[in-house]
Amino acid sequence: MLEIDAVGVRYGSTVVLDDLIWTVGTSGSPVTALLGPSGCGKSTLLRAVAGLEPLSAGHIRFDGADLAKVPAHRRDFGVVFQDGQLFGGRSVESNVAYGLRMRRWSRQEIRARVAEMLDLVRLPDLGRRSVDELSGGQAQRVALARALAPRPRLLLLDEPLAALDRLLRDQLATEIAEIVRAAATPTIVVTHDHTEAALMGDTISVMRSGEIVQNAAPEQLWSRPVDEWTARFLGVTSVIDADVSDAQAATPIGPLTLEAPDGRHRLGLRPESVRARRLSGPDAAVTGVVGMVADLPAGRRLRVVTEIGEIDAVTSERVVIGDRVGLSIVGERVAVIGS
Ligand SMILES: Nc1ncnc2c1ncn2[C@@H]1O[C@H](COP(=O)(O)OP(=O)(O)OP(=O)(O)O)[C@@H](O)[C@H]1O
Repeated sequence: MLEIDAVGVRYGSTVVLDDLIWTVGTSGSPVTALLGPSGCGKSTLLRAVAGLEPLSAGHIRFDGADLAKVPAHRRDFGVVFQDGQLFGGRSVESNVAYGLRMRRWSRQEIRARVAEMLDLVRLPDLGRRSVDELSGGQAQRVALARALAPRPRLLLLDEPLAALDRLLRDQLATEIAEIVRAAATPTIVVTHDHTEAALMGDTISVMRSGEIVQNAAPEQLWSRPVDEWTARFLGVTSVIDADVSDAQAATPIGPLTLEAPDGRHRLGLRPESVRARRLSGPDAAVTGVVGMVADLPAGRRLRVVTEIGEIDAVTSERVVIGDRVGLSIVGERVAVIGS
């Protein structure tokens, strides 16, 4: 178990982490995604865990042992940064072997382990190639192989996919998660992208302004965000009140079946939670005027100006800006905030 106990980190007089508390389980080799907006301190936290950033306060413990006096290279943690930081001018093999040479493994052991690692990251034939001749995705896989080769007790990945294009990112996110699970190495991966966090993480820890605000499995996080900021950060576009009784929610946009305790709740709606129809009668709970239309890959999305505020919705109908539409709530992707 990794325990971050009241940790502070500052750059000069700028406090980036203050009294941060976070526990990351490591048994069963889970992948934990550390998710937060740019600048909230994710990389700083990861660097502090790696031993690359001094603490101004608090303690970091791994399996109960304080790491204060353990320098980075003795922590047995593997680290991969955004740009891989491979040793240029050298071969893939030489890069993957680096940590093993440092640990004085025998030549034979190194050869076997490098081959095993290149198989694991699905680059079995690239050992001899110079790392200067790799694609971005290949380079990140080599960096992963290099980090995993010495069998670290924890793997730290700092935005490992940030420099890659969208399609490759989604593909490699899934692959990296498979690779670290196959290597049975507990892993923390920093990202600001919630799709990436969900593709990779068993648990997602959400960070805001130097604080961990929620730890949950992806499904739990989407459906039960801890507060409105977290809900909006995770894709909620409208927040409404609802009165729940016997798993029936009464909302300003119509009724909804909802698993939540009786009482008043704040609901977070995503565009898919609300359907818009061109008005054909006075039956819609809320009506409004279309203010924005976007044809996205997942369908047509609208922003509708209503008397209860602007609400994002989806529709399959052809509508244009200025049309009047009726809105109804559907069960899709509704979040109960702070319950
Ligand atoms: N070496 C440094 N010196 C001074 N300030 C720094 C340094 N490194 C980071 N910061 C500041 O600390 C804050 C947190 O930075 P950090 O890189 O940890 O955030 P992050 O959540 O990882 O962001 P990003 O996703 O953009 O990398 C930012 O305001 C940043 O400008």
